[in-house]
Amino acid sequence: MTAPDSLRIRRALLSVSDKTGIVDLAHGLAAFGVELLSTGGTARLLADSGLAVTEVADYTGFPEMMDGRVKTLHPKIHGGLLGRRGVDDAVMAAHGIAPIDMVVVNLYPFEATVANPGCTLEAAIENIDIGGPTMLRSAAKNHAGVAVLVDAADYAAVLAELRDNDGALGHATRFALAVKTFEHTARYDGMIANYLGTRTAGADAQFPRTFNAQLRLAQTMRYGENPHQRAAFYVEPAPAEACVATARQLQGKALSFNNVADTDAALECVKSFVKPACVIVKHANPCGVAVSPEGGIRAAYELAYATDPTSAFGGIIAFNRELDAATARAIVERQFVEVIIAPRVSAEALAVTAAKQNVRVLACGEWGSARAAGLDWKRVNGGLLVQERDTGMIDVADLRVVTARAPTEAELHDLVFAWKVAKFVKSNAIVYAKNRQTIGIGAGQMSRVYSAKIAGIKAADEGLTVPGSVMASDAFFPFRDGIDAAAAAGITAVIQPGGSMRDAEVIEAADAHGMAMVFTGMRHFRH
Ligand SMILES: NC(=O)c1ncn([C@@H]2O[C@H](COP(=O)(O)O)[C@@H](O)[C@H]2O)c1NC=O
Repeated sequence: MTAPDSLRIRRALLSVSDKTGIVDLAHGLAAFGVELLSTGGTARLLADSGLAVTEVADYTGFPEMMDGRVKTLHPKIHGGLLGRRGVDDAVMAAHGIAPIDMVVVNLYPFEATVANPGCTLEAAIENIDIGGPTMLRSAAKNHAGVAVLVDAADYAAVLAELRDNDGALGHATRFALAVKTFEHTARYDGMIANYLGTRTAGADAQFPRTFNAQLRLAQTMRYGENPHQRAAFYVEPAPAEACVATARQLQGKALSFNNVADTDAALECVKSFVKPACVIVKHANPCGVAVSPEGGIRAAYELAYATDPTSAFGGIIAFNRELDAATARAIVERQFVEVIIAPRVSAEALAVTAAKQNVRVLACGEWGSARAAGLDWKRVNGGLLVQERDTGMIDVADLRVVTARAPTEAELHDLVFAWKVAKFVKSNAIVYAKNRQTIGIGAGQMSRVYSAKIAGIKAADEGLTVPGSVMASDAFFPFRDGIDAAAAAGITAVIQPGGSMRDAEVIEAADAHGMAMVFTGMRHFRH
C-alpha cells in the first residue's frame, strides 16, 4: 500500500559529476519501471551498463552546447521540475512538458578544484556548476511533486523506501531531501563567493569580502554558559584533524556548553606534547599539566593533579595516549571529573569508568605532529573577529639565550614544557614548572606581576617547591619587577618572547640574580 502523501516515481533525471553509486541507483529505479533521462557522460555510463536511457539533448531537441555550459537549462526540463502537479498540468501538456519526478544531481567539483594550489581563475570559473544547482533548486522548491537526491549516501535509503512503498516516496523523505539540497547549494554558492571574494580589486587574498561558512548542528544543549542561555554545538563539515568536534562519546551525560569549550582547551594543549602527557583544565585554563616519558599517562596524571588538586575537582582531563584501565581507575577513584578525552580508550578503561556513569568519556582519534592550519573565530557584538589559528611552535634551535648564563639541559626541557603550557593559559599567563610538571599557574590577570604572584601562591598552597623551577611568560615583561619577584621565589630560568622597550633592564635583572633567560621571539596571548 502506498502512503497518501507519497509520490510515485515514473521519470527521473540523472546528471552527476561524481558517478559513485549512480549505476546501481539507476538499475534500482529501472526495476520500478522508472524512465531514465540523463546528460552526456552520465547517460553513456548508464547505457554502457545495459540500461535504456534517453539523453536530455534528445528529449529537449537541443544539443548540449558551449562545452557543457548549456545542457539541461531548458523549459522542458525546468517545466517538468517546477510545474505544480494538479495546477499546471494543462500548460505542461500544451507545451509537451512531461513531469520529472526525481532529480539526481551532484555538482562540478568546485571545492576540490580551488583546493589545488595551481588552480587558475579560469579553471575555477569553469567548475562553477550552473545547470546542476538550477535543477536542484527547481526540484527542491517543488518537493511536493519531485524527489531530489544530491548525496550518493542517500541512494540506498531511497531505493529501500521505494521498495517498501510500492515505488513511491513519502512527503517527509522528499522534504528532508529538499532541505539537504538547499543546504548543499548554499554551501556551494558560499564557497564560490568566498573564492571570488578574495579576488576583487584590493581584496585580501585570505579574507573574502563576505564571510560564508557552513556548520552542521551536532547537538543542542540543556543550556549555554549559564542556565538562562539556550545553546547548541555546530561543527565543521570536515575538521582537518582529530578534535572535540570529531570526538565520539563512549559514556556519560550529554556534553554541556562549558564541557565542550573546556574539552577543546584541554585537548588542544595536550596535543603540544609528544611524550605521554596529561592536561587538566578548569574554566578554560590548564590547572595542571605534566609529561612523563617513563611513567606514561598514569604518572603524568598524578603529577598534573598534584599541581592544583583543589581546581582539578570537576575538571576536564585530556591525554595524548590511549586511556588505560590503571589511569582510568586512578582518576575515578580519586576525584570528581566532568570529561576524560584521549585519542583512544581501551575496553578495560571503559569498564572502569562504567562505574561512574556520569563521567563523560570521549575518544577523538589520533592526530599528527603538526597542527592543522585554519581560522579562529571570535564573536563580538555586531561582528566576528577572524584570525589564523595560533599554530606557532618554537623549537629549541629558535631560542635565543640573552643572559650571561645559558640554561642547563634540565632547565631547557622545563622551559620548553612551560612555554607549551603558557600558550594555553589565558593572558597574562605565568607558568612555573619543574621536571615537566607545572608547579604553579597564574592565569587571566590584568597585570603580569599578579599572574606571577598567583603562580607562587598556588605552588605554596599545594606544598610544591618553587626554588629550582623555571618560569614561562606568554608575553614580554614590561618591567624588571616580574623577574625580581620570580628570583625571590627561587626561579632559576625564564622563557619569554622578549621585545619589551625595557628588555635591557629585564636581562640585567636576570643576570643580577644569576638566572638563565631565553627569548622565543613569539608571543602567545590568549584571551
Ligand atoms: N549546463 C547545464 O545545463 C548543466 N546541466 C547539468 N550540469 C552538470 O553536468 C554534470 C554531469 O555531466 P555529465 O553527465 O555529462 O557527466 C553534473 O555535475 C551536472 O550538475 C550542467 N553543467 C553545468 O552547469
